[in-house]
Amino acid sequence: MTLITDVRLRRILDSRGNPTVEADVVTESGGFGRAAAPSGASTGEYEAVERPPGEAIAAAREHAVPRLVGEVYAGNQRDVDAALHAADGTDDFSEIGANSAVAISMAAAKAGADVLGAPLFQHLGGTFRGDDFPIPLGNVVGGGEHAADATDIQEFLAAPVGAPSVADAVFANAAVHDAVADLLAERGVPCGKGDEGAWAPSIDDSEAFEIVDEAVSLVEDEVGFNIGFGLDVAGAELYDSDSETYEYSDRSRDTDEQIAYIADLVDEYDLVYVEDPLDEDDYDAFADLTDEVGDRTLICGDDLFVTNTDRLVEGIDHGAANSILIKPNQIGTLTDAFDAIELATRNGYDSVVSHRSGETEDTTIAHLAVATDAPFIKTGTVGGERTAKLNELIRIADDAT
Ligand SMILES: O=C(O)[C@@H](CO)OP(=O)(O)O
Ligand SMILES: [Mg+2]
Repeated sequence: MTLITDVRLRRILDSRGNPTVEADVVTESGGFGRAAAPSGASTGEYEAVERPPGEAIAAAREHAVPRLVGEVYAGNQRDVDAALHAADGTDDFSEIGANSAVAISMAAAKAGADVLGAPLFQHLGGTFRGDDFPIPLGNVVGGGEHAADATDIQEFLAAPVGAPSVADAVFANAAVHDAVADLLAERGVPCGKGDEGAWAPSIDDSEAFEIVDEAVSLVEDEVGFNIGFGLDVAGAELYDSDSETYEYSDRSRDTDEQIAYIADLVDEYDLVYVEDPLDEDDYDAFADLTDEVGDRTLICGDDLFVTNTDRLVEGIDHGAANSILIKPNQIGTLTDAFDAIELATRNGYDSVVSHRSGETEDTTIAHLAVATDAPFIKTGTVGGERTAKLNELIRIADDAT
């Protein structure tokens, strides 16, 4: 019933106005799945390769489609993804493009779910899935590679860890986003938004800390549950490998100073989450920081691990972190993303399923987070391509209870 009978690929727009790959997968019994690849701006050096969409589509039509149509069942995700790897023949999807691969992989999962008449999270997670829901981390102020002339730290994230439900958490993050706008206006700071819909004011990081801290407290008082906050430092973007320093607008820090700076921030602001505090090649520095503060906050590897089990094994050996960011397009297939989550869970690492700065209306990551019992999902706060996932989470929770 789930035998794949057609795979169609096209270019569509992403949220930055760039082209990206969309895939449709059709099965013998009429099952249908559609999915689109997201795209990063602060990409990790070790990510699977995103090819220009036109090239990725042409290569996937030539190499992958013939291995799927009439050959593979959409209901068997591991077979679909093995066929994609075989069609590509490289270690990093540089032949068919990780963008074509991930779009086909996710579309096939949706087609498989469609045939079964099951929601995607149920198809992926199975009947023995737990009944926890991920806490959304909401980007409320940002800069780095996501906005010009804004903060050095890429993302200041609201983390409503005490929210009684997904819906409460989603609305709390939106309220923090709103409170930040009011506080910026009070200070007479004009600002627009960055790629993910976070405010991108021209202020330094220390002012951003003050404002986000205050916004979080205001909303906490309103909603009556605990809201923490966290960061995506995107350390690899700040790191200058020639001088071996982290370059901030107002100063540089060597690696020891960077570790001490982040550790101080964790204590000063009770940070619950710190992503990529250090360079993507520096497992040892990650390990030193995790040693220091890993008992009271999540140290999450994004560019460090790139959703790759080989890199995660190395991280586990080093004690480099206690959390991993999961981005299916960093590795190219849902099977690879699942394997990374499983390995992380077995080793006591929390998984944080994540969007990219360039997104579409695709909601697969909401289902992936629920299916795998991921404790967190990072998928923005406002903006249609972000609320697509957040609203899907609310619907999933509503349907599941
Ligand atoms: O660094 C990140 O975590 C992501 C998403 O927030 O950004 P990008 O997609 O640009 O890599
Ligand atoms: Mg990141």
